[in-house]
Amino acid sequence: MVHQPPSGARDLLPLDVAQKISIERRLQQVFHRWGYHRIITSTLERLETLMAGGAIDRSTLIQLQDAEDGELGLRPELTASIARAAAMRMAGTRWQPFRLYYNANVFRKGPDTGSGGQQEFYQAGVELLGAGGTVADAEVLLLLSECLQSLEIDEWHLVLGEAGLTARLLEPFPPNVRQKVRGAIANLDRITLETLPLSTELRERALLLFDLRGRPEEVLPIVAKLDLDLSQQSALNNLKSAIELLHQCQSKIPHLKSHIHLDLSLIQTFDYYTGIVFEVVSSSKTGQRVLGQGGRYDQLLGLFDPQGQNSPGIGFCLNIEDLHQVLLTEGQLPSQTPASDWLVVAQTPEASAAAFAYARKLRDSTHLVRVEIDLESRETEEAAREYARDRRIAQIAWVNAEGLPTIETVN
Ligand SMILES: N[C@@H](Cc1c[nH]c[nH+]1)C(=O)O
Repeated sequence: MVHQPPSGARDLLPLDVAQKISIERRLQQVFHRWGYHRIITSTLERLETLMAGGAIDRSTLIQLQDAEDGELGLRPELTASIARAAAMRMAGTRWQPFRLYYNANVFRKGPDTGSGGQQEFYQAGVELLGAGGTVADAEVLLLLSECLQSLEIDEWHLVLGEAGLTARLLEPFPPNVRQKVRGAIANLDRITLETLPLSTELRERALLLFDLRGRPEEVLPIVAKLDLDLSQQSALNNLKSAIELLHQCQSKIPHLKSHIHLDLSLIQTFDYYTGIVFEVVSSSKTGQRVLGQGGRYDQLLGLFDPQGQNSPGIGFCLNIEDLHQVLLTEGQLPSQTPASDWLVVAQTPEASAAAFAYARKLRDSTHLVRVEIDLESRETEEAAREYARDRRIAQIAWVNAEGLPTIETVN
């Protein structure tokens, strides 16, 4: 019988893992430097948690049935789980805001989950909970650019939108066509907008919304000319302030590069966003790729809080597989797993215990020393040398029964 993994499942072999860890380590260092602490939440959640606030469509969830807990699902993302954990377990603690980061696998099914029907993905991201306003928005966006900088990804831009403003600009459309207008704008489908059954006024509005993307200095004046009510005006002002602060920071932090594209038709997969939303898009040799996404969600924590008390939140995640692809084509990831530093060979069967003892001594160092024991009883010493050369092992320690080593440099 051949044991296949389930469709969409993927095993990561040691080189894949070494490459993945090299990405995650660099991100983790940035998260730590900004004062974020790691949170680990459950892979399994109740369906109602995963779908809270209309976060995700049930059809994209991998579901399980449990006799005691009812309907469960594998998490498709972490924001809802972290909001649940923070609202239920950390509420009332005095150290708000919470700066949390994660590095975890997520599961999604459906045609839009990427190549090869993949269902399991890895994400690293942050959630800044309990802080609203422009400075918190800017912190998260600057942290995001520092992550990309730490990975030495140069060719990328930030697509910035405002979920609240976009939703309100879509309000005049009758509910039965609103979703279609929204979808056509998000999918750059001008033809649908031109053929949908809309009044002349609404069609003009739809086409205007369609064009609300480009450089901030081009788009913002057009939006400002729209007939905006107070809440739309305040959403627009938030967006402007965030962009201004980002520009100011960039002029003070020279290595911080990010090209901002404003896109008021940017609509994210998850429905809990209430403020700025963004995507990081790479434009490297491999074509355009969404490397990460996020946004502000100021109504989500209240859904989980036992008293229904609301608290603002903002965060992003980086998609490890997409980063991996980009960095791989740019030759920026390890091409081999690390070699051992030492091969310890027992010269006779009686020397085995002495060889283990000597290997232990070598490993006992403040820096990492990789030591492997030769497990073969080889015919000749040359066979052991050959093994070491093949595996890029730097040195051999030949150990005799008295525990005395003879050191030989091979590579
Ligand atoms: N959880 C979102 C990203 C995000 C983090 N925080 C806010 N948004 C996603 O998987 O797309």
